[in-house]
Amino acid sequence: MEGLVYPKTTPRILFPTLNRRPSKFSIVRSVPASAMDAHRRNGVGFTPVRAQKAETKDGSATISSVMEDAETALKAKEWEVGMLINEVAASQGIKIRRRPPTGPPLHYVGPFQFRIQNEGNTPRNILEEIVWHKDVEVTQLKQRRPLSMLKNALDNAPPARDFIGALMAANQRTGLPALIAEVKKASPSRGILREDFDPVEIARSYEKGGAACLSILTDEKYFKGSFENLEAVRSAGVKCPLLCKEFIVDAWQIYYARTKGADAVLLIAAVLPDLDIRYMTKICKMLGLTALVEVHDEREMDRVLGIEGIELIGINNRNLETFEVDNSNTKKLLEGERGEIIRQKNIIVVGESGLFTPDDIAYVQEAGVKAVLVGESIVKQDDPGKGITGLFGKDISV
Ligand SMILES: O=P(O)(O)OC[C@@H](O)[C@@H](O)c1c[nH]c2ccccc12
Repeated sequence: MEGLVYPKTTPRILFPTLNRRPSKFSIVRSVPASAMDAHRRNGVGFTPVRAQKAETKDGSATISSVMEDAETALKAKEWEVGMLINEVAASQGIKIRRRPPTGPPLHYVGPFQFRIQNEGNTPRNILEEIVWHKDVEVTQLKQRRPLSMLKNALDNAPPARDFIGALMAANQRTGLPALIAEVKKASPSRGILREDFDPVEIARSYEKGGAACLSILTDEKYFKGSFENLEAVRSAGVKCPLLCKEFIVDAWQIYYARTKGADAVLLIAAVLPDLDIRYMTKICKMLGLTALVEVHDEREMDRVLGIEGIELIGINNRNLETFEVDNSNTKKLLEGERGEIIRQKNIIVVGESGLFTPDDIAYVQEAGVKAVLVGESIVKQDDPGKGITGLFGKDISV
């Protein structure tokens, strides 16, 4: 079970950019014939420098070349689907494009080994850059460990624990928003937050300081995190349930997170169209994982409130496109009818990012959150656990 079911045909009209003249492309290597066929069928007009198919003497293709062809055709399809996702997403007000609009980015090494000289293939902001990079990264990871190979690891993974239960229990125990404490070494907006970074030591300190759950960054390139960190914290015996903080663009990543011991995963509404969120939350349920669905504006909140089965919503006070932090975002998104629907549906809301002081915590609590997700202000402290006491203005571990 892999990927989403999208329409099988990719109407040509959706991809005007694909119909550019060959002069727009400078082909640096040969393109497999099947990719060419698949692409031509969909109206792509470029001419390969050399396009040849491995053939036996009697003219029939060899088995391995047929298999290679099938694989290449599948890749061609995947890229087209990726482009279609851009269209679907845009219709839902999502500004982030899942993939470069005219084809693979320059550094991509795949079936279309040609370069497209086109400035439209430059990401418009950091979130878009991260997502494009993630798409390539996941494609490569998936090739090495297809879903069928993850099955064993899934069976042997430590059991998923109740993330929401832990938040509710902490909220009831302290009367304050439950804390999801983030194990985060760096971020694109802040650079390195902590040089002497020992994820297990930080996790233990957070647990001692009264955190209900932990968030472990797994993105390597932009946040200097890793799946090894997630696995290490889980196998060190830390009791707090763990959120795998990753940019999920493919359902495969959810299975992978589970094999590494995650209890929850993040789904970002600024990146994922409704269909993805629906499908991915179902996969989470099937695996016993909690989905934390992150929104950062009214439109995203309304989209997510329209999806059945959402139990946990995070409101990010940091705009991931501009990095601007504004705590009043949490208040704004919980006012009026939206707040009503959230209460009726019994959805737990998490206030995310830019929280530094007891006043900040009181402000988002007043706005209606039952939990907060905090990284920078506590991870920077010599003793991150004591940092929690500073953040709440009291010891919340007792
Ligand atoms: O370090 P801060 O400002 O306390 O923020 C933590 C967390 O909210 C932030 O890291 C975050 C929120 N959503 C994300 C999505 C991806 C990566 C990171 C994030």
